[in-house]
Amino acid sequence: MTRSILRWGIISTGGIATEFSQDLCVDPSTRGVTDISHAIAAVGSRSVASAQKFIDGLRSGPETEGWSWGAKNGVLDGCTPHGNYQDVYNDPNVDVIYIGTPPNFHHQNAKEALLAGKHVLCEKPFTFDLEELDELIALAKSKNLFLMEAVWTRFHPLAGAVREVLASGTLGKPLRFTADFSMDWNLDNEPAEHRMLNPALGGGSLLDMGPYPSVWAMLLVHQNPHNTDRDPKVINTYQTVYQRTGVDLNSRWLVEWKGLCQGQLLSDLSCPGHRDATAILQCAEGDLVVEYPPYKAETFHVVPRPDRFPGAITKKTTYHLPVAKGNNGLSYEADEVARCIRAGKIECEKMTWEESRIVQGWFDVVRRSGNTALKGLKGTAGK
Ligand SMILES: NC(=O)C1=CN([C@@H]2O[C@H](COP(=O)(O)OP(=O)(O)OC[C@H]3O[C@@H](n4cnc5c(N)ncnc54)[C@H](OP(=O)(O)O)[C@@H]3O)[C@@H](O)[C@H]2O)C=CC1
Ligand SMILES: O=C1OC[C@@H](O)[C@H](O)[C@H]1O
Repeated sequence: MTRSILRWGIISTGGIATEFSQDLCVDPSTRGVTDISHAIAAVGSRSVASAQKFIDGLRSGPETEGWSWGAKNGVLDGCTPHGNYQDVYNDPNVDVIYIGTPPNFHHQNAKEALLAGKHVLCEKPFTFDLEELDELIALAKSKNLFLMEAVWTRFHPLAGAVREVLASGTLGKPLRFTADFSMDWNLDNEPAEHRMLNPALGGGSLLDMGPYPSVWAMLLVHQNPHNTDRDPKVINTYQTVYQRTGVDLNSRWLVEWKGLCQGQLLSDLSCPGHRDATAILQCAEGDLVVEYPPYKAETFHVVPRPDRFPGAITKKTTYHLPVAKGNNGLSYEADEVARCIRAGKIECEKMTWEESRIVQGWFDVVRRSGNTALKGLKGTAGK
């Protein structure tokens, strides 16, 4: 098969846009990929100087970094800096837009990109609320363009191994589930304008970190062969307000998959997560335990139940599946986007719109049930 090249336009020059772009610059063969490759055709920033600095940074990576390969192998050839985002959407050399702005801008950025006829990969959380997401999905359908939420975890080697264990049936029926993404941010030392603290930028633990307990809920419970509930609902919630800026310091929400089990999901900005267990699925024959961090988990275990309540699984098995060396872990989702677009798909089977909608709907319920400064905020759907 001939290698096809996907030409990316990068929107914003912040932290994750940098890591994503670095990964586009890594030699695909280092992760066993030979059918596709990536090019960065344009970068858009609120200032052209910042876009240029971003491109220069990618062109001058130290030899020791895997992504220094890109500059020497054409990934950045002809890459154009733009001093606004719209010029990237209109750039004829760009096939697909990567959006790495704060959550409150995702809808507007993705909408403008789709309207300009570009495919879209948008960072998590997909949008601010479900109304925004539904508008984007309708637009992608009407324009026959690819649209996906950038939940990178779903494309990591470990996610494939987890799916295989669940499909084997050895764990039996799920009994209960818990998943957590917590970090100790020491928020009092951060400026109130920081995107994690600023309600107007979609700050707080729920929207930024909530996607990760949710991805494990999707991979371990929702996609579990025993699950038949296609619309699991939030049945209880709690948020602690960070008084200085009004965002949520932590969020907790309980989800029910009717006829199967309940799941407890947690996000927290004031407590380090548990190293050995960031997600736990307890089942009739044994448990599946995923180690921290939930966004780039590389190790999980299948473990026996307590001796007093034995199941069919009698010995612990450990699975270690790291992302390829030299990779931040974001290449895998980029490869998937390239394959989907090459195949003419507008939706990815591993990250469906239906599952993004479920998770976005959970966030809406948690946010509207809490007392943070984001409680009554509406997204920009229809605007
Ligand atoms: N998949 C993952 O692992 C991760 C995903 N994320 C997600 O990515 C998104 C961005 O996070 P992150 O990269 O950490 O954020 P940063 O604050 O580092 O970067 C955000 C960028 O957005 C652009 N921007 C446009 N308007 C504004 C504005 N009013 N205020 C601030 N920035 C603005 C800026 O780029 P410019 O000036 O060039 O226009 C800025 O650099 C979030 O949705 C977050 O949840 C974050 C970290 C990891
Ligand atoms: O997506 C993410 O994963 C890693 C975290 O450090 C970051 O805050 C979050 O946005």
